[in-house]
Amino acid sequence: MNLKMIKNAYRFLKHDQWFMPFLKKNRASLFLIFFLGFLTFFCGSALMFVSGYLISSCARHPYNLFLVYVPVVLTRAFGIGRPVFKYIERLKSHNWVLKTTSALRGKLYKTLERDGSFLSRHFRTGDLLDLLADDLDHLENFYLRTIFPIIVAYLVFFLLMIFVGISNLYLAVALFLLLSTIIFLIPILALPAAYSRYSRQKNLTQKQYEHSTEAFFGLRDWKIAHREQDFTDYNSQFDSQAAKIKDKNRQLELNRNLLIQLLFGLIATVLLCWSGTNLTASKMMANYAASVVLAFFPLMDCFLPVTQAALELPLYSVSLKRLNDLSQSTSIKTVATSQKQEVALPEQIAFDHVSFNYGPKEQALLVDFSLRVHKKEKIAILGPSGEGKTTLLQLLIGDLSAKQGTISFDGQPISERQNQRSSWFSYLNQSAFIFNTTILNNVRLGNERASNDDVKRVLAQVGLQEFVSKLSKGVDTIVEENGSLLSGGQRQRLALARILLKDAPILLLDEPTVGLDPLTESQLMQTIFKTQKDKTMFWITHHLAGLEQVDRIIFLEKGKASMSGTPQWLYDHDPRFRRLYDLDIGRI
Ligand SMILES: Nc1ncnc2c1ncn2[C@@H]1O[C@H](COP(=O)(O)OP(=O)(O)OP(=O)(O)O)[C@@H](O)[C@H]1O
Repeated sequence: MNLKMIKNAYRFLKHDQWFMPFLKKNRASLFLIFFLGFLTFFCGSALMFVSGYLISSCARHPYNLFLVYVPVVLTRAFGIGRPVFKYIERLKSHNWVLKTTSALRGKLYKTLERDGSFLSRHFRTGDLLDLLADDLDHLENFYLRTIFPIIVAYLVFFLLMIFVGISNLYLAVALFLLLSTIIFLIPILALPAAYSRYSRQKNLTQKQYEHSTEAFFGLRDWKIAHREQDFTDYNSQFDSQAAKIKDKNRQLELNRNLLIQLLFGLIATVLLCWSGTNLTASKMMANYAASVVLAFFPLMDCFLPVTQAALELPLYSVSLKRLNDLSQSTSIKTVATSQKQEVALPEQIAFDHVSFNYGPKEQALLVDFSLRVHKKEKIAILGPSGEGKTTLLQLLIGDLSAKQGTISFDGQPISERQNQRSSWFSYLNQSAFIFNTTILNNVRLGNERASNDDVKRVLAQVGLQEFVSKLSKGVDTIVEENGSLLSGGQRQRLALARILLKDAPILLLDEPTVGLDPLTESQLMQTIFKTQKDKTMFWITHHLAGLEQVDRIIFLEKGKASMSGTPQWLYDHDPRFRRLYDLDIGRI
């Protein structure tokens, strides 16, 4: 299991597309940081060694001051060298980290911005918040607190073993066994427990993020239901669970530190015994007895972080995996940039024998589904809830891929046209998002290059001109968070104005009038049909009123189009449709 974990860590490192490129690019300064780290410990150890020698030789009243002159100078040199090297090393490593972090944050935000819609479908909100809040910090620490200290510690260990091995083989073997226990054995043995503790903690944090997000989104409902206290209790239960895990971690950490301190004590005792028996043959040699033991103490600072670092490995490897997953999943979609390209209306959009389900155990939503939609055709998609209507649109956009069959524009599979997808489609669902900015900016999202006059034109087309003209600041009025200044119908109209400005050839409507009163619903749909007559349109709806305006209706049921035809044809020939239609418009 431990070997597998180490292998996993190695694989992550190898495939790390976040820090690794920066590491490679700044190889020279990294080596300098390692070298400075080594020099710091060397000076610390040498300082103690020379000081020990100096104290011992002064205690024996040297007959000539020059006998201790060189150690005095060396003490001063190492004493100054240690903080100086440490300072430069800190300066260099922090500079490196700040530069890298800034570049990484830029990269992360660009990734999220570019593939926002894709990410929101594939990552839960808790995951995304976690990604933003923690993962990059973890990755920074992974190198600063794990990889770099381990490299410096192993470098010091390697050189120490060579040096001691040359001086005395038995001592080298004893030191090797004890130090190896500290820097290899304990970290490896502690890994499984660290992984399981971490995964519990991580699950808890993620749940907390998810629940907090949900709870906050539903804040109004908690209040309406007079369940404010439940809301508080709901969130505080996570705090108490987190506190328990933290306490357990602290206890384990204390025990581990005690064991390591005991081992260091044992090393000091071994050194003391060895120097007591081997360095007392002459008075001159005895000067070194204390030095050897003292020289070892500063090295404890070098080896201690290795165990700690290894215990943090699970924390970092999960973050590293998620960031790399993010890079990979978005790199598939990277081509789907938001850059607007001029695209011509396809003559034909074809679904050919498409089958789809979300997972092997999930119900098949499309089964050998075929459909041909011609240029400027308006298609209404009806069907019971959960039959896969929205999924059908997601397949068309390319957010999902068919398990079998193809979806193509003029014979070319949509997967090959993903680089143009933002130019092909406009999308309006039941709750268009309105940003907390001006009306002008909200509409201009459709086309950043549009002039103020263009914005006013589309606002007039969607019937918002009068409303906007009555606002004291007109189009410069800020609509508050998620457009709370606007009614539901006005929000949908504003989103429609955005779509008109975008002027993409294919319009996808996913129940855009849900929650609107019948009059507003009918007006909005009238506006859409009037302004979008030159576009190809897919309209998912549960309401049959207004359907006469579409060219064709398909009824999606059990993975197939169970009814299909013009509204008039279906009304005349399909009793089920006639009944549904009459029910919907209140005729029966
Ligand atoms: N990402 C997903 N992973 C697994 N199942 C999903 C996912 N998204 C949707 N589903 C499931 O697929 C089924 C079809 O969902 P879809 O939203 O396409 O239906 P719909 O016909 O548009 O429903 P409605 O009319 O209620 O909006 C539902 O049962 C839904 O739970």
